Amino acid sequence: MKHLAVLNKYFLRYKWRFLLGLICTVISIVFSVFQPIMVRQIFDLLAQNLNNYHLISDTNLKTIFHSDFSKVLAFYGVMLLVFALLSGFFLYLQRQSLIVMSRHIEFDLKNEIYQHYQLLDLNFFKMHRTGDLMSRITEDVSRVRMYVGPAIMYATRTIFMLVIVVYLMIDVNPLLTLYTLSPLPFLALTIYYVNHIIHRKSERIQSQLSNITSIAQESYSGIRVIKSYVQEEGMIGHFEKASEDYKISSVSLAKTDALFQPSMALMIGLSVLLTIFIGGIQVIHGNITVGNLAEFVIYVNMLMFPFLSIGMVASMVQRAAASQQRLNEFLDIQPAIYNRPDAKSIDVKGEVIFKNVSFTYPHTGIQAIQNFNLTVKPGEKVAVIGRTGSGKSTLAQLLIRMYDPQEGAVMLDGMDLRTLKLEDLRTQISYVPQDVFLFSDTITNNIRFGTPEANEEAVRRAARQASVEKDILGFPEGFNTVVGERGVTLSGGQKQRISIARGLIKDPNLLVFDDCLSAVDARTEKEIIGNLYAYLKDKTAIIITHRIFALFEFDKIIVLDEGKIVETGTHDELLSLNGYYAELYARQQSGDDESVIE
Ligand SMILES: Nc1ncnc2c1ncn2[C@@H]1O[C@H](COP(=O)(O)OP(=O)(O)OP(=O)(O)O)[C@@H](O)[C@H]1O
Repeated sequence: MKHLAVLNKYFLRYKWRFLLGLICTVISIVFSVFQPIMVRQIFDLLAQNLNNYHLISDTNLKTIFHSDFSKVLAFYGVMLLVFALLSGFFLYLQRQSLIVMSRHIEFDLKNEIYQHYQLLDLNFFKMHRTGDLMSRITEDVSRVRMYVGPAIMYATRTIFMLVIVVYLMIDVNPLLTLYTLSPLPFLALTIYYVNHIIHRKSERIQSQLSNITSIAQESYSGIRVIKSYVQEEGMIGHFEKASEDYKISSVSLAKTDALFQPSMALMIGLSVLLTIFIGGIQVIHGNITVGNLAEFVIYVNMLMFPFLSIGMVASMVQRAAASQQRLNEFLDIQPAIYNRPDAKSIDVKGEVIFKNVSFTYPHTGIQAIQNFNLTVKPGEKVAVIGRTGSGKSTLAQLLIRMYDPQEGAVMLDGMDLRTLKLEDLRTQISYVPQDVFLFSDTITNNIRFGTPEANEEAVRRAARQASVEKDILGFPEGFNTVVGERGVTLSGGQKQRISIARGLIKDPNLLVFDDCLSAVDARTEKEIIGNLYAYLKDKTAIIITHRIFALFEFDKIIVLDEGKIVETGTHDELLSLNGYYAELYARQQSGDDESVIE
């Protein structure tokens, strides 16, 4: 329960709704207990007047008696209806207040979690599976909502109902009260256990369902591989197996469900029977009236649902506490990359210095950068070349402060990145990543993702600079074409160029391109490099690549291996070194590697 205490701040936030809900609960219960009281009065009235009726049944008074008695009964009938309507109305208001409050809390909680996700660093996302991250914002939150909504509502209704009804019952006959209430705690316990079983089975079904969904999803996205490797049969078998497991669990749950309802009805029936049996004896002994007996039967029925809900509420609270514990642990995680309280603003000029930088990925222990030193002056163009896994992308990640180095410092315009405002850093550096990601949105919105204020003209200019304008205008909807899952399928090269346009539109002084031309053909690559040459004139650019752009006059080319610089210089200097660069160049020249850009 202590894990749920953090939710009190929400109850406080919605205190008026909560209070209104509680008041409506009490009013609704008060109106509902008038009904058994009136039923008792009708029964007692009937019983008392039956004898009088027999005495006058042969006289003229009979008609008057009939007419008067019908009026009394009609009055009670109307009153019963009015009280039922009033009770129902306040029940409606109670649900409106408490359930609506729970939806507000659910909304706030989801936003709080999503905001926290946005604050966390890359390392967190590498360490957690997408499914886990999703289930926090969906399943955990909806379980917590069951606590702040239905559980609170049922619990308060149960408490008020118990207090009011049991008071009225004891007032009539304490012994009968004891007898009739005695089976109810067993009922609550049974519900609690059965609910647990149902919940366990539902959980299993849920995970089997998500397994089926992911198999289906993989089959759709990997349909080309499946067909070309003739694995349709295999995939069907795989799916059938998962479906079979799901069916077995669903049938088992249906059996439990089917038993649950009739067993409850049986237990409720037994309770009523016990009330009538013991109450009947009390009536014969003259301890209570027939009206009291009728009243009691209604009280027992009224208490049934509150007792049933004790079991339900207990398991709802238990599940909510487990989910809230997970949420609390998550919300307590502090991002490793954050703005210091004294973080400084910066107007980036473009000088970059890596000073004795060493970096090891925290969750894998892989040392990607070792004692690395590099100075890039404002306006310089630097190429970073190296084998796969040599640490090139890691350098880019360190420069945009996705990670902080364990040793040394990355300096921008003479200031350690850790002392600068993160948003300044990231809005003023354009980073075009190796793995392109486009949102399911129009091409225009994808290009101006980091600069929502950019106008159509700026979007077109960026697309032109990234040599993708012609391709875009070729689509029927042009720049309004929706890309992504439900939109147009773009080629790898088109996606890369849209991603480059997204970087160029920011018009920053410092750009980092991480191998972002790997999927475009040599001719387009040449065109982009031609455009970039003019665009990058006064800007600092770090271009990570595994191909040699002989066309591009770099101020400095560094060759990286195992996180260290092994060669450095201009194109000609590196050729004369006769090392990795010269070997790569020779290979490209001879055509072994067709990717030389000249
Ligand atoms: N997110 C990560 N978590 C853990 N280890 C990583 C991560 N990213 C890269 N590495 C490891 O760090 C080393 C350097 O990787 P990096 O991606 O920087 O190389 P790269 O030169 O850019 O390679 P490529 O040309 O294939 O993109 C590799 O050994 C890689 O396995």
